[in-house]
Amino acid sequence: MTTSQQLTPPGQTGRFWLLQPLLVVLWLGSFLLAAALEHAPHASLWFPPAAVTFASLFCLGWRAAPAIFVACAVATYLTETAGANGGAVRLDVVASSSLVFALIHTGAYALPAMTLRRLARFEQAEFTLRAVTEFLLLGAVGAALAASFGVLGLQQTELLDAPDLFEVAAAWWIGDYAALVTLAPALALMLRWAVGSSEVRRFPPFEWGPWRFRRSAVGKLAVLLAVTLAVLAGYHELSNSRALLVMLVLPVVLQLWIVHTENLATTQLGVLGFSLLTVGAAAAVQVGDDALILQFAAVSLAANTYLSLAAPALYAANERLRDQVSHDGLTGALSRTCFEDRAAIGLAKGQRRNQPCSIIMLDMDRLKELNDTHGHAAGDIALRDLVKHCKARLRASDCMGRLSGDEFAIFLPGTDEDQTRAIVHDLREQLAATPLEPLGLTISASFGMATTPDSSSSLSQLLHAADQAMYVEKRAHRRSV
Ligand SMILES: Nc1nc2c(ncn2[C@@H]2O[C@H](COP(=O)(O)OP(=O)(O)OP(=O)(O)O)[C@@H](O)[C@H]2O)c(=O)[nH]1
Repeated sequence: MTTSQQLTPPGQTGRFWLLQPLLVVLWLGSFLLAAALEHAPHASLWFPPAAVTFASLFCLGWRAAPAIFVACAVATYLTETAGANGGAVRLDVVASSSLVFALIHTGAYALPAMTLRRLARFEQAEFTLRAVTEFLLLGAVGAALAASFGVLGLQQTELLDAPDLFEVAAAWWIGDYAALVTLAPALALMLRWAVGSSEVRRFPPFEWGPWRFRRSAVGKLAVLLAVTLAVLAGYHELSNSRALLVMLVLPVVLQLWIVHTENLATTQLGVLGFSLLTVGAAAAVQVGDDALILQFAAVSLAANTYLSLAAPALYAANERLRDQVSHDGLTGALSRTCFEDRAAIGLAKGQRRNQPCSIIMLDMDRLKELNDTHGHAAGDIALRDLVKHCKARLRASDCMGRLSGDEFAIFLPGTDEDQTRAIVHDLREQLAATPLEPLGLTISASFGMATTPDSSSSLSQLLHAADQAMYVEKRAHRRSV
């Protein structure tokens, strides 16, 4: 028994069973719609029952299986009756093909849906590239399994008699997949509402975020749908496949505009709207084999949308990594490498402009003693405090780096010797005047400074000179203890 089942209260279980007839109606309704939109045998522009099965298995788990089985059996019966053309319906064929179709269809979509269910959590997760790839790839695998085994199964049960099975399976696959990637997120959202959001796992591509619509969002959705309609109307006039392919780039680009400027709900509505509109319009226009172009556009619009939605999380992760590499985690000062890079660039710039640059080296006094008497945490507070005071005195163009344990360096572009001496003076006063919270102790540091005497000074020469000066002071401090 899974954790969610263990936690399900009795009233909730009743709600799951009440959902069964609703799922059957939803599945069959979308099946009849897909059948009406078939452009070749078993090839519909879009097969929404695939999305219903996938979304309901994801949201409800195996509890959705009875409704899907019943719906598959009824759909097989309807197909067989329609194929009999007034002749007798062979009940043995209907029974075996119902079972085969139900098993194949449910099994094919149970694999990706249950895998995503295992990966998903009950709380909202970050919209990552990984989650999007899982959805897109697992959806494609489910549709491929449903199409290939479906074709083989129907052939075995004499329900399918086509010369080229691969062609039928390919059309079946893309129809299932186009419906799954464009409709499953909206269906998963509907089921989450129906069942109660705390009962259903959450998966980033099925999230809709807050439903607040700005006027700009409505305007952009209207532009997307109007352009899509115009492209389809143009196709109706010209019946030109190449023009359709080229012009469908427009809705894909408009949708990316929505992704990057509007909220998640608007973005999801863009995918859903494009999917419903192309299917509806294509049925009226009779696109025939050009259905493939619309399917391609629907899949690429949805895939681009989800991959772009994952981009901000990727940027944030990169930013965090860059920050970890360039900054010292304890004090927030720059790492040694980053400090040296920035100081070298600043020094070269100062020398080109004939401006003085200075380096201050500082080393905290008696940190070991502080650690030994008050603990390592107190030493950490002292280091953080030291950097905080220094940064407060520095300009945005200055930079401070942690070179080793309690040794720091500050680079001051455009700063001469007198100005640097004044800064060191201020820092000493500041440290002496501000006791450490919560210990009430004051900290001090030994300082050394060096200023570019001429254009030939290198960063390492400056650092060395400042270091020497600091050690002179450090020795004096040690003697005075
Ligand atoms: N709390 C804390 N201590 C650190 C950290 N990094 C280094 N230390 C300690 O800082 C001390 C530095 O020792 P020393 O270089 O001898 O310096 P000091 O005790 O400040 O002595 P003087 O510089 O001569 O005044 C060592 O005991 C290190 O363990 C840190 O990140 N946090």
